[in-house]
Formats: sequence, structure tokens, C-alpha cells
Amino acid sequence: MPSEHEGRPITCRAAIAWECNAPLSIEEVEVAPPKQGEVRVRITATSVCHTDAYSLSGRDGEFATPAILGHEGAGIVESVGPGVTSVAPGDHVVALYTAECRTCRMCKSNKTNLCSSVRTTQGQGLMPDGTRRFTAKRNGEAIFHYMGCSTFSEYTVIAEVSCAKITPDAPLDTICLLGCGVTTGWGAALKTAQVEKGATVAVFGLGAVGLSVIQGARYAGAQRIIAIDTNPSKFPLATKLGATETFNPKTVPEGKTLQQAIIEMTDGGVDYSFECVGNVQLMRTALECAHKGWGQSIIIGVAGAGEEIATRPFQLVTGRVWKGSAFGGVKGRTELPGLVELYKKGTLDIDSFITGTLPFAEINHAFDLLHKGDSIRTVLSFE
Ligand SMILES: NC(=O)C1=CN([C@@H]2O[C@H](COP(=O)(O)OP(=O)(O)OC[C@H]3O[C@@H](n4cnc5c(N)ncnc54)[C@H](OP(=O)(O)O)[C@@H]3O)[C@@H](O)[C@H]2O)C=CC1
Ligand SMILES: N[C@@H](CCC(=O)N[C@@H](CSC=O)C(=O)NCC(=O)O)C(=O)O
Ligand SMILES: [Zn+2]
Ligand SMILES: [Zn+2]
Repeated sequence: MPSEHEGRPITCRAAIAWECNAPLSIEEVEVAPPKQGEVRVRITATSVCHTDAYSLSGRDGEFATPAILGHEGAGIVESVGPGVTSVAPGDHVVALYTAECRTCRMCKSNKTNLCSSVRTTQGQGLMPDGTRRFTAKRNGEAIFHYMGCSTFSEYTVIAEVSCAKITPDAPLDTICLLGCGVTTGWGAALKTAQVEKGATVAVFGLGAVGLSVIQGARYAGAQRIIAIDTNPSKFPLATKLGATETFNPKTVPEGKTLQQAIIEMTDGGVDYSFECVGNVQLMRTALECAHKGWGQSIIIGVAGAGEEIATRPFQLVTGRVWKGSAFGGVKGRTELPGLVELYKKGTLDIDSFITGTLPFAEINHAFDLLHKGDSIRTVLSFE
């Protein structure tokens, strides 16, 4: 059924980041109708990923304010712009920060999920035509988009290629986590690393991303999964999701490095390690605890603008492999429906990641919980 607002602006609530390192401001915005190839979505649920906090911290070289953050959200299509064929009003969708146009060179390759169709304008906080759809009601200022999603708004406009259509019988307030954290970790284990049966795995950082790596590694049949975090309150959930051991780097004896400790625990190093924190020193540790000759280390964490990784080239000469993974290597429009089915069958746990739900108006509290290490994912509801 067509929306009563079709073709017209909608005024709704959004959380605006007017500047970095300040609380988000809940206020009214005007959301323009979708243009060619665009979709306006009523977001029903969104959660807060560490990357939202990272961008708000001012460490993200691409982030421009004022902006509407949020990239882990799901909702219902309100209206579509000219030329949109793959979704229609009423469809349930997950917003994708890694688009999938299916026609660019990257999409046609089975080696990557990094679609190039909208990435340049997305990084500038703009829609693909170079303009914006959000205006602050308080002063008429145009607001930047974020990661092609901007899910911290009751209504958002995203590109059709950034819309994964999913079955309407899946709960949006749970599967919104497929918009980032759960898919990223699961895919990093199964698609990027291709962890195999019997493997030994080390996971650094036990937020939604690291815990999802653990879940993926268990699904792949890994024999040992070592869950590593400086916050031991994350250990019980890591164990529930498949970790066979937990380890706190703070317990490494003086005079020994963390990589040495893990190499000793694993008879020479792990087959696969995953950095899920965004700390460049830890990325080095993760590489160097990988087994000589074949160990692979996957960087998932996002480091601040200007930060660099280092290791002795000898580490690579002697067979270790350094890789990265974005959105778990998952092509969202094609593969998210399958992940929803895995959730419905009980194969993919998403419920355990939701450590709390809050009304959208309490979004700043959700950020506080993340900063204090007291949450995995807090789902914000607009209803
Ligand atoms: N490449 C991609 O596609 C994606 C990348 N990311 C990135 O992945 C990272 C993880 O995201 P998310 O799971 O949401 O983050 P969280 O903040 O929820 O989880 C990170 C975990 O690492 C712990 N930690 C912090 N420092 C260390 C350390 N030195 N050693 C071991 N553990 C440590 C934190 O502890 P504490 O509880 O004390 O904070 C926390 O438990 C972020 O950098 C994020 O930006 C996220 C999604 C997609
Ligand atoms: N803007 C950042 C880039 C941050 C980054 O690496 N993002 C990840 C996703 S993080 C999700 O929570 C990613 O997928 N990167 C690939 C991409 O195309 O952006 C910066 O400039 O450092
Ligand atoms: Zn994220
Ligand atoms: Zn593409």
C-alpha cells in the first residue's frame, strides 16, 4: 500500500551528532523523499556498534558533522524512488554499509564483497548523487549521512543497492544485528579465513564482532578456540558461543609477551587469529601468535586515522599471512536472507548478543554502556 507521505518530506525524530565527543541530540529532522535508485525506510530497530562510537570520537578521518550515525538497523520500506525494482513499500530490509550493486567489477568478482558503486559518496556522507536527504528542523541545516545507512533516525534514505530484502517473518529487533557485528564476525571466520575442522583459533576482543567469530569458528568445527579480552565479564558469553578457553592478557607474566604466551599454549602458534578491537599493537600480537609456515591473522578492528601496523617482514617471509575483512566478506543483498534462515533454524545465535533494549530516546545511554564494557549490543526501538 502506498504511504501517505510518498513523494513528500517526512518529519521525524533522529539523533544528530552535531560535533565529535559530545552526546547525540534527539531532535526533529526532515527526511526528503527518495530520488532515483533510492529507498526511504522506516527504521524500527537499530543497535550501536563500536564503529559508531569510533566515528563519534573523532578518530575516523572520513566522518563529517553534523551527521546521523547508525549502521546496524532494520526496518520497513516506506516509499521508493524512480527506477527501484528490487524492493517495494512494505518490504522488510536490513541497511547495508557494504552495498551490493551486482554490476560493478568488484561485485562481479567472487574474491571480494567491496562493491564500488556508492563507496566514494558514502565516505563523504552523501547520497550517490552527491546531495543529502536530512535537514535539521531547528535551523534548516543539511545533515550528513553515515556509512550509507544513518539508522539513528526514524526514517532514513538509502541507496537501493544498500538494501537487503529479508523475509517478513523474522524479528527486525533481532536481525538488525545482521547489519554489522554478527555478520562481520561470522563471515570473517567462514568466508575470509575459511577456518576448517580441527583448527586452533585465537580471537582478540570479545564484543559482538569477536563473539561472532567464535560462533563461526565453532560452526566450522574448530577444535580449540581461545577467547582473549582484557574484560573478563565477556568470558561467559564467549564460552557459551563456543570458546574452549578464555585468556586475559593482563595475566601474562612479566618478561613474557602476549604472543609468546599464546605460542606456548598452542604448540607453536594458532592456525587463525582475529583482531576484533582496533588496536594496532594487538594486530601485531595477533599476527605474531599465528603458526610459522601457515598461520593466518585477520584484521577486523578499525584503527584511528593515521595509525599504522608494524611487524618484522620476517614474520611474513616465514609463512604467516596478514589479511583484512570488511563485513565478513559477505555480499549483503545476496547472502543476508540465508543468514536470517540460519537464525530462524537456531544455527546462528543472535539473541544472546542483545544485552539490553532501550527506547530510541535513550541512545546516549547505549553508548555509555558500550564505553563501560557493560554491553554487547543494545537494541534501540522506535516503537
Ligand atoms: N571490519 C569490519 O567490517 C568491522 C569492524 N568493526 C570494528 O571491530 C572492532 C570491534 O567491534 P565491537 O565488537 O562492536 O566492539 P566492542 O567494543 O563491543 O568489543 C571490543 C572488545 O575488546 C575488548 N578490548 C579492548 N582492548 C583490548 C585489548 N587490548 N585486548 C583485548 N581485548 C580488548 C573490549 O573490552 P571492554 O569491554 O573493556 O571495552 C571489548 O570487550 C571495532 O574496532 C569496530 O570498529 C566492527 C564491525 C565491522
Ligand atoms: N571510515 C573509516 C573506515 C572504517 C572501516 O574500516 N569500516 C569498515 C566497517 S566498520 C563497521 O562497523 C569497513 O567495512 N571498511 C571497508 C570500507 O569500504 O569502508 C576510515 O576512514 O578509517
Ligand atoms: Zn559496525
Ligand atoms: Zn557493486
